[in-house]
Formats: sequence, C-alpha cells, structure tokens
Amino acid sequence: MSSEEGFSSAITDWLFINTWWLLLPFIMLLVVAAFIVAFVLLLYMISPLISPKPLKLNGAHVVVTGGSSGIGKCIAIECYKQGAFITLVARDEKLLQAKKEVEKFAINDKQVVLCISVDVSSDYSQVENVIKQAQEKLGPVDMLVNCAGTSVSGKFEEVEVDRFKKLMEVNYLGSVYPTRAVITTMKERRMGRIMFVSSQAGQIGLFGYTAYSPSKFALRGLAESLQMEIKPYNIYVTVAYPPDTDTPGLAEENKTKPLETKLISETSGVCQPDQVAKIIVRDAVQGNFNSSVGPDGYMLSALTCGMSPVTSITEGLQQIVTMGLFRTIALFYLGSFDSIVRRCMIQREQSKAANKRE
Ligand SMILES: NC(=O)C1=CN([C@@H]2O[C@H](COP(=O)(O)OP(=O)(O)OC[C@H]3O[C@@H](n4cnc5c(N)ncnc54)[C@H](OP(=O)(O)O)[C@@H]3O)[C@@H](O)[C@H]2O)C=CC1
Ligand SMILES: CCCCCCCCCCCCCCCC(=O)[C@@H](N)CO
Repeated sequence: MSSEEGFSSAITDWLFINTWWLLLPFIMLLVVAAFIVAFVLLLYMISPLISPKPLKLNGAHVVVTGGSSGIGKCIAIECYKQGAFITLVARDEKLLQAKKEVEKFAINDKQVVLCISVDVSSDYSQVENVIKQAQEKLGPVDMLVNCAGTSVSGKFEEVEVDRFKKLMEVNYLGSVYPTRAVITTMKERRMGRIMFVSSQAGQIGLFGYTAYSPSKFALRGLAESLQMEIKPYNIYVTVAYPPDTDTPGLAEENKTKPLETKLISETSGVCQPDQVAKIIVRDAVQGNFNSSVGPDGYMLSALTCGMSPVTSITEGLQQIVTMGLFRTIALFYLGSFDSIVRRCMIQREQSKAANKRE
C-alpha cells in the first residue's frame, strides 16, 4: 500500500465519521419533531374527552319547562334542594300547587320559585318575552331544562293525523323556542347548561310510537348540532333518555296504549320520577352529553352513540369495547319484540274470528 492510498483512506474515514456527526443534530431534530407531532396528535385526540367543570347549582337560576308535573317537577325539586332559584314553566294552574311542593325543599331563605304560564310550543315571541321576565327577576339563566312534553301511542293508521304535528310542536319546537331564548345570554356569559328530555323511545323506534318517537329523535339531532356550536362558549348540552316513569303523563298515555307497546316497554320497567330526576340533574351538572337510566338505558346509549360527543375518556373506551357485545344482545331483544308483535296479531285475529262465529 502506497503512502498516498493510506492517506486518502484516512481522509475518507475521517470524512465518514464527520458526516455521521454532522447528521446527528438532524436525526435528533427529527426525533424531537416526531415526538412533538405525536404529542399534538394525542392532545388532539383527547381534547374532546376533557370533562367540563361542574356547574354550581347553589344560587344558580334554573328554568324548568314542564316543571308543574312528573319528571319536570322532580328535576325542579332536585335543583332546589341544591340551592338553586327556580322558574317553573307550564300552561295551567298545576303550576301553583307545584310551586308550593318545591318550596318545601328550601335550604336557605333567599331561594325563590317563580311560576310562568305559557305554551312553549305556540309562539316564539311569547316564549322569548317570558324568559326575559324571568331573567329580570332571577338573573340570567344558568341551566335550562326542556322537559315540557306529551305523548300519544297507537297504531300508525289509528293515530289522528293532527297528532303527528302536535307532538312535533310540543316536544320538538317546545324545546327549540326556550333554548333559542336563552342561548345569546349564555354565549355572552360563556357558561350554561341546556338539557333536553328525550326518551328511550328517542333511541329506538317501537310499535305504537310512530308519532312520539320522531319528536324525541329530533331532539338528539338538535342537541348534537347545538353542542358543536356552543362548546367553545363553555356551554354544555345534555340529552336524557328515561324509560317509562311513573307520572301523570304516563298514566294518561297508558289509557290508550296498545298491548304490544306495553309488553315491549316492560323490558326496561317503570322508574320513579325522583330517581330519574336525580340522575338527569347529576349528568347535567357534570356536563355529560348523554344521560341514561338503568342497565337497559346504559346499553341503549352505548349502542346508539353514533357520532355524539363524548365527555370522558372512560365513556369513550366503554363505547369502543362494548359496542359489538351490546349489538349481539340487541339482536335478541329485537327478535323478542318482533315475536311479541306477531303473537298479539295472531291473538287479535283469533278473537275476531271467534266473535264473528258467535
Ligand atoms: N313519563 C314517562 O314515562 C316518560 C316521559 N318522558 C318525557 O319526559 C317529559 C315529562 O314527562 P312526564 O313527567 O311524564 O309528563 P307530565 O304529563 O306529567 O308533565 C308534563 C309537563 O309538561 C307541561 N307541558 C305540556 N305541554 C306543554 C306546553 N305546550 N307548554 C308548556 N308546558 C307544557 C305540563 O304542564 P301543562 O299541561 O300545565 O302545560 C306538565 O308540567 C316529557 O317530555 C316526556 O315525553 C320521557 C321518557 C319517559
Ligand atoms: C342492548 C339493547 C338493549 C335494548 C333494550 C330495549 C328496551 C326498550 C324499551 C323501550 C321503552 C320505551 C319507553 C318510552 C317511555 C316514554 O317516553 C313514554 N312513556 C312517555 O310517556
């Protein structure tokens, strides 16, 4: 080996080592950049999962539509027990009786229950006016509970055609109007809670609920769209999906309920309104998008979560893990609902035939 060759290989070695070292900062830069990208992606993924700060009910102004009876009245009582100021909204004289009942649960002598008589579904300017009056008396609304609602059950062709419109007006527009009336102030204050009381029949369409279910499904669409708009303003929406609940409303509905609807609804039993109210208020205070009652309610909510927002990491994980299992269980339920409907039909036809023979 000549001395010249030895010299050039020494230079190449030297150059190689030097290039290596020259590259090292770039490699490190790449690694750091990759970490930053991964971190930002992770933050991006979990950002919708970060739970909001709970709302303090003590001293808050809570408006409850449908607050003169059933679930609404119990929600008002639950909030009053935690120190809230209440506005009860409904149409008729049950209001004054309800006011007295709620007042029994005062925890301090400053608390007030205000009653407002209005039909939440007929005229927006009227609703806007009464909300203004309530805000003048008790301050800006911190939480709006849209609970005014009514139901009709019956076979599609037997439900009066007017009823389809009426239910959309009361259950859907009757929730749009009060929400529209409070939203601007809530956005200005960058705080608030809006609750919609849907129903398990707003997650699954059932025999006998062709008029009622759509009006409750509609609330979910409204809630999802609205939540995306108002989340940056720190306002949180909750949709509650209660099962049958022992209220004057249910008693009225039961008078004309088809046997099929009764048998199918029995699956998730009958709840007490005060228990339902406790769960709903807890979820609204925490800012949970979804509020369900009981094991069937839990399964239905996981199963129908679709593209609805999540409010905790555990909720998201539970949905991911349980989806397939719950769908499998659901297929059995659907099979049993179909067989209830078929059995009822056969029985009816047999008794009709027997009546003819007589
Ligand atoms: N009970 C149940 O099984 C279930 C009920 N739900 C839902 O929960 C909500 C409450 O139900 P529930 O407690 O049983 O009902 P109730 O019939 O016991 O009470 C309904 C309340 O809404 C008020 N209301 C009805 N229509 C209007 C209107 N147009 N304007 C203003 N207020 C009105 C009523 O007062 P007034 O008549 O004086 O106006 C009353 O205060 C409803 O939306 C219902 O669909 C959901 C799942 C199950
Ligand atoms: C894994 C899947 C589980 C599936 C469980 C399905 C249970 C269905 C029961 C539906 C009950 C509907 C109650 C409607 C209540 C209502 O809104 C009216 N009473 C209002 O007056």
